[in-house]
Amino acid sequence: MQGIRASDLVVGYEGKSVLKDVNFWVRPGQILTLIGPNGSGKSTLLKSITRQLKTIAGQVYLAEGTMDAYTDAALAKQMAMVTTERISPELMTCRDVVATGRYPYTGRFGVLGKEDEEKVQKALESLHALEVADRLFAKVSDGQRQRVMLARAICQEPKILILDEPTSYLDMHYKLEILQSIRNMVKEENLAVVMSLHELDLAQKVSDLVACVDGETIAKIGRPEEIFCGDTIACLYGVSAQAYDVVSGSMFLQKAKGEPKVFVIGGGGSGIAAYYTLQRDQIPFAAGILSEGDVEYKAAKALASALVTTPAFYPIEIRQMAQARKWIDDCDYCICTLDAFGPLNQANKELLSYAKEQGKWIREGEKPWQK
Ligand SMILES: Nc1ncnc2c1ncn2[C@@H]1O[C@H](COP(=O)(O)OP(=O)(O)OP(=O)(O)O)[C@@H](O)[C@H]1O
Repeated sequence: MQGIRASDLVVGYEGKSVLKDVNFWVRPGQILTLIGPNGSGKSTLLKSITRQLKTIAGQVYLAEGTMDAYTDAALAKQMAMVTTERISPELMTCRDVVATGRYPYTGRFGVLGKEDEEKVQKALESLHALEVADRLFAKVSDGQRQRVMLARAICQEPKILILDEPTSYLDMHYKLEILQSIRNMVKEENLAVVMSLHELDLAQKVSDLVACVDGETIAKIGRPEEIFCGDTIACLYGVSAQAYDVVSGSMFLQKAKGEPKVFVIGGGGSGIAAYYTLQRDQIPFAAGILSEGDVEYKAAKALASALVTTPAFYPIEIRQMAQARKWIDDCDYCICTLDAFGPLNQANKELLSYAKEQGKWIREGEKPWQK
C-alpha cells in the first residue's frame, strides 16, 4: 500500500469532532483536493493527517503501516506539509528557510553537504524563488513567502505532500505556475498530494480527486467530473444553483429583483458585458433569443429575470418570437449587443427592428434609468 489512506477517521479538538467517517485513498501520482466552505474542517483534516493534531478515532495509513508507527524523523522523510500559518524566523534568509527542509537528512545542526546545497538551489529555481533567495524571509511578500515554503517542502523530498491553501496569497501568474509545478512534481516524483483550495475553477483542473468537506464529513469524493456537475457545488456552499457555473468556473452575483425593464438581444458572448452592467445597476432585465448552447447562456440564466431560449442546435420558432416580442412590449428599453446577424439569426434581427418601431431601442452603454 502506498500513498496515503484515511480509514474511518474522526478529527477535531479536545475530543469534540469536527469531521467523522472520513475515508479516502490518494495513490502516488494523484492529487486529492479538499474543497468546502470556511470553517468546514479542511485545515483540521490536513493537520490531523500530518500528526499536528491528534486524531480522535480511525487510522491514517502510509507506505509502512499506520502513521502512528512512524518516528518523527521517519515521518519527515515521508511527508511534508505547507500551511498558511505565518512563521517569521529572525535573521534567516529565504535560502536558509528552504535549507531547513534538509533537516531530516542532515540532522538539526547538521552541515549541508554539496548535494543538499544543490537540492536547495534546485527547489528555489523550480519555485521561481531565486530572486528572493538571499533576502530575509521576514521581509519578503506573502506570495514570495508562500513560494519559499513550498520550495522548503520540496527540498524535504517527501513522498506525500500536504498543502493547506498553497495558492491563497499568489497572484494569477503564480497561482497557475505553482499548480503547474505541483502537477509536474506529482508526475515526475510520483508524489501523492492532499491539498485544500478555495479556487474551485483551479481545483477542477488540477485534481485527480476532489473531496467535498461540509463541516460534518466528506459529503462526496470523486473525480472532478463527478463533483463539478449538477447541484453538488451549490449545495456544498449553500448558494443558488445559478451562482456557480460548473462548466466555465464562473461565479455570478444575485440577479436584480423585480419585473424586467430592459430586453437584451445578445448571443455568442456579446451580451455578457450588458448583463453585468445591468446587474451592477440593479436593473432587472429579460434576454433572448439565445440558444441553450450559447456561451452566454449560463450568465443569462443566472442574471436575467426572464429568458427566451431555443434548445441547442434548434432554429428559432414563431412561439419564441412571440414570447420575445411580449417581453419587449413589457420592457421600457431594448439593447442589442449583436453587430451582425447570420442567416440563422434573422429572428433576432427582426426583434431589433420591432424594438426600434416601438421606440424602445437604446445603444449599449446608454443608461436612461440613471436620469
Ligand atoms: N484550535 C482550535 N480549537 C478548537 N476549534 C477549532 C480550532 N481551530 C479551528 N477550530 C474550529 O474547527 C472548525 C473547522 O475549522 P478549519 O480551520 O478546519 O476549517 P477550514 O475548512 O480549514 O476553514 P477555512 O476555509 O476558513 O480555512 C471551525 O468551526 C473552527 O472554528
